[in-house]
Amino acid sequence: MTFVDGPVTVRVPATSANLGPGFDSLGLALTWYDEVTAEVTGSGLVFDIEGEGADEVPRDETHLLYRAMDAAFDLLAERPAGLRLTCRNTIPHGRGLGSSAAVIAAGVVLARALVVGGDDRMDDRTMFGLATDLEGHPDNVAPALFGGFTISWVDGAAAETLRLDVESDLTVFVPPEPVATSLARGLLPATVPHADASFNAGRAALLVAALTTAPERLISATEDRLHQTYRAEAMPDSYKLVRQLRVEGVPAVVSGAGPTVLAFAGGLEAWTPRGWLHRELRVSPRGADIVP
Ligand SMILES: Nc1ncnc2c1ncn2[C@@H]1O[C@H](COP(=O)(O)OP(=O)(O)OP(=O)(O)O)[C@@H](O)[C@H]1O
Ligand SMILES: N[C@@H](CCO)C(=O)O
Repeated sequence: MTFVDGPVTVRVPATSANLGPGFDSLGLALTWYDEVTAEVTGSGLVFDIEGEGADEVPRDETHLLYRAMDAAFDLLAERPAGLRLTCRNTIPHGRGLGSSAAVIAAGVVLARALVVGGDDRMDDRTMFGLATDLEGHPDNVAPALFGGFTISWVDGAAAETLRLDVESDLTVFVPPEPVATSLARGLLPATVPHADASFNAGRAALLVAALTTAPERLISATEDRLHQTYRAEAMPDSYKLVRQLRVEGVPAVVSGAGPTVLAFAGGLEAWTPRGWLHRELRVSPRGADIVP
């Protein structure tokens, strides 16, 4: 038998990338989850999608979940005759909360779990490399797959990550309208001043210490000169909220490519702009997990 009998379900966390100075490297898994179920069938591709993005995402081979599973089946050298895919989406799309990384992580984990002996044929590092190739950068897929706080980098063609356990009160402020990551990346300059690169290197190093042992340093540790200001024109209200919170001493950053604002603190509901969603979260110690 090549494939397991019956459905397999994975629960996968939202993630926040960059965290201020750690552009394309640092990421946190959040206690906010999508659930995706896959079952091998005799033929065809059937989607059942509810929740976030249900009216926008395709229901064919171009769906990101299918594309991730397809790439994983290629690596596993197995191909099911048909698939039934059920998505229970709660992570908002295009808001800087790692929705694309979540669905990619779910896809590669599900494909591996559906193949009998899949764990022996695709190790975690290979799975992470594949997910990074699909997403384009490793900072969201690492915490989506492994949970916790992740420091990721690309060494030649190989994606690498180091995972740490951290705890923090977190608040996300989610605006009603999305900003596509591709648009936000298009606003970044090709080169940056040496002084700004040096500034961010120091802050990113400090952030690792602040999140693990020195939380009183979080306000300095979350400063950034490499991406948020360049992207402000695409998300002026997010940029403004980050600045207002920081003036009050609250460590706040744009989450991922935005426009969500992430603060390393709770009890901030009064700061919620009209029409935005406010949610208090923690760091999820778990990444994409098979639901027993
Ligand atoms: N659950 C999903 N099912 C299908 N497609 C999805 C899903 N989640 C995200 N996508 C696709 O990814 C796009 C959003 O990806 P994008 O990289 O722009 O934002 P994000 O991943 O939500 O934020 P960020 O990468 O900044 O954290 C959606 O518009 C959709 O095309
Ligand atoms: N590092 C990425 C995260 C969003 O995918 C960016 O800021 O573009």
